[in-house]
Amino acid sequence: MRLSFPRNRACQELSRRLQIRNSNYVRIPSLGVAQAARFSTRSTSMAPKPTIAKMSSIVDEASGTPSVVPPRNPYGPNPSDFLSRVNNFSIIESTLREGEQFANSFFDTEKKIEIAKALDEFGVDYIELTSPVASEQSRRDCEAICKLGLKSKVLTHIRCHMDDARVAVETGVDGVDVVIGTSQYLRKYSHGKDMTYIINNATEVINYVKSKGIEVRFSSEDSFRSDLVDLLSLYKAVDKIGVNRVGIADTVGCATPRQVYDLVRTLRGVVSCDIECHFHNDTGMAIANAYCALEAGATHIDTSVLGIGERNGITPLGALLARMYVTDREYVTSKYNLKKLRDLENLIADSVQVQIPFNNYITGMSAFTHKAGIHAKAILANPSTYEILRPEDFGMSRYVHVGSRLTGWNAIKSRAEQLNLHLTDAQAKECTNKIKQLADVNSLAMDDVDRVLRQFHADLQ
Ligand SMILES: N[C@@H](CCCC[NH3+])C(=O)O
Ligand SMILES: [Zn+2]
Repeated sequence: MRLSFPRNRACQELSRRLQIRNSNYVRIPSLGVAQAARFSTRSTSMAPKPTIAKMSSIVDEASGTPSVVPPRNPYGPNPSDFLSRVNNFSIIESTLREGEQFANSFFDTEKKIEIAKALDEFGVDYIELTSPVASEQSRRDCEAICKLGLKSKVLTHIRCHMDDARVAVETGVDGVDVVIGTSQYLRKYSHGKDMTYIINNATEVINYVKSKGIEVRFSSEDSFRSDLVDLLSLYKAVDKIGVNRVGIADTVGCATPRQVYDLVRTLRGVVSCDIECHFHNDTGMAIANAYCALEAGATHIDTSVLGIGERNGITPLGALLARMYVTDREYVTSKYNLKKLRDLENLIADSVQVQIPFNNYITGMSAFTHKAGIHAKAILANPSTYEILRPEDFGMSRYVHVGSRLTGWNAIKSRAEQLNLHLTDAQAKECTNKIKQLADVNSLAMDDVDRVLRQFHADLQ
């Protein structure tokens, strides 16, 4: 545990250039929250070493406080629900397909290969690529990624059309994801086809892809604004001819978790193949919807790094894993290389020129920073008091903010101990009052706090 603010050399340099005295993360937002967040996101690995991880165990041992271990994970799988897949799911990582549809995205071949390798190293089950008929370069890139020999399976995403399917199967992919709009909106204003045409066409495409010995998924588009009877009949028909997965897509981000649960549970009773789900985030439901889909029995979830995609994107990879980690830590930590998440997100953020949000799941600047005195005290005794995710599992560090008017004496005493300055509880409280007085005027940087502590200690001698 680090008793400091998230800051780093880049951050200091930025402040120096902007002539801001001794930067800390409270001041930096005046330069733009996003900028501060971005630097701070990277800062954690470069931050000065002193940790208090050890200190918290000493506190525990010394006080003899028994650890609070809940008897069973209350957020874990319901053992009597045999259809739930919250502890057995696959990720279809679509940064190189849905993510390419993000307004700022442009990935050249080299970048696509770098991203594909990083996703593979992270351990995603599938990597989905832009349709090879989108452009000549897209087709060549798809072939190049297929030749990398990744552990993740490589998929490409096509319209439900024989012309697309013929090109897709020649690229060397492990599977083809077929999609067609089924809502009234898309049937009327997009492709203009009726349900009979859709079923016949889907049958032809699926049989063709299957004949090539690779996986095939059939997804409707705009599923939540499609007629339920139409949808279920379509899924039943494609399941019967042996599709590997059917897909549900909340293309406009309108679905609620309860609607998702109901549709997936119903579908689970209608098809025997796997069920993939794809959620847009227009109304902030994409993570909750993905979780509910798994609870209802979906087997595959589409994600993209940082959630990039059309409009404001889809379920972010990191967010889904944060959620699922709480549900089944063992499953998630053993399957995915969580310590690579930050590098993966930085790679995408750089590629599409966005900042990592300050409140991003896991890697955000403040994701593991504790500030109020009450929080800091408990965190120092046992991090589980105010953390459901263990930062170390994600290669992240925990911070305790010690330079604000909200800072408590326990945090100040811990900081003093890190500096090798012994204070009694009464002295720590007195010094904390001084710090609070100063912090009432200005937020303090770590150096300021240390200076006050050293002076206070020297005056005692
Ligand atoms: N981006 C499309 C594709 C859906 C396919 C599902 N994997 C949508 O949101 O509808
Ligand atoms: Zn989408």
